[in-house]
Amino acid sequence: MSNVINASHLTLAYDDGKKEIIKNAGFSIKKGEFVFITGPSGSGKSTLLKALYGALKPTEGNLIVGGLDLANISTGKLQELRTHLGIIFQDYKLVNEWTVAKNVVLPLMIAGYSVDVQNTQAQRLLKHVKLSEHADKFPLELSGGEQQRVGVARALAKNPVVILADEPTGNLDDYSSNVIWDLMENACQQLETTVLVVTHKIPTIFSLPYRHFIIESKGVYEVH
Ligand SMILES: Nc1ncnc2c1ncn2[C@@H]1O[C@H](COP(=O)(O)OP(=O)(O)OP(=O)(O)O)[C@@H](O)[C@H]1O
Repeated sequence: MSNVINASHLTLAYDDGKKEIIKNAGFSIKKGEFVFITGPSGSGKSTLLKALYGALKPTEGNLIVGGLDLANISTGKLQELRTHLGIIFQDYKLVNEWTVAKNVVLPLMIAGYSVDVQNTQAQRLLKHVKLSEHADKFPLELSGGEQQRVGVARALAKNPVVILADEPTGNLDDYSSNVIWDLMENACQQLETTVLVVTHKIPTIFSLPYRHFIIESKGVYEVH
């Protein structure tokens, strides 16, 4: 199976390269693999995800996602790549002035899908995250767990090739956490979506085979 992500000699840093967070890392991830990334606080887990969605350019080495090298990518190509990524943030990043349904279909709006398609997809996705009755509410009228389920529905809206999730169930109740793990497992199993999840703890209810990377002392290591 082909690699969806490939990193070689990857160095990530802040402050114009002066503050190195990850140094000389190398790893490959294939289509349809589910990967958990753990590591101590401040070790660079979110930094690696940022690099994977092109918000932080590698200082050295190569980082190839979907065949594009993020070390040398044009703004246009990066925007195109992002349409194939589903990103889930710990703090949801919803548009609070928009309804739940409109938040969910944001990727479809950007891609120019018709209003009919958007409406059908909003209903389907909100059913999946068990929020059908909240379609016309605004994010701040929902609980944290419900808001994150909106974030997950939005990330899944365009059947992304890769899902990147940063602590998706960080402070959520068991019900919302289970809905979210279920959806990510289903995407991985049924659609062969590649999923990378930063988490402090791998959920005990997780039922698929997975890979486990640890970030520590600037390195990215796989646990076997
Ligand atoms: N924009 C930035 N500029 C400079 N340093 C940063 C920036 N963002 C993060 N850092 C630093 O990079 C290091 C890694 O941060 P990162 O958020 O990737 O860690 P993490 O492993 O995700 O931590 P946590 O588990 O606590 O969320 C930390 O020392 C952090 O302070």
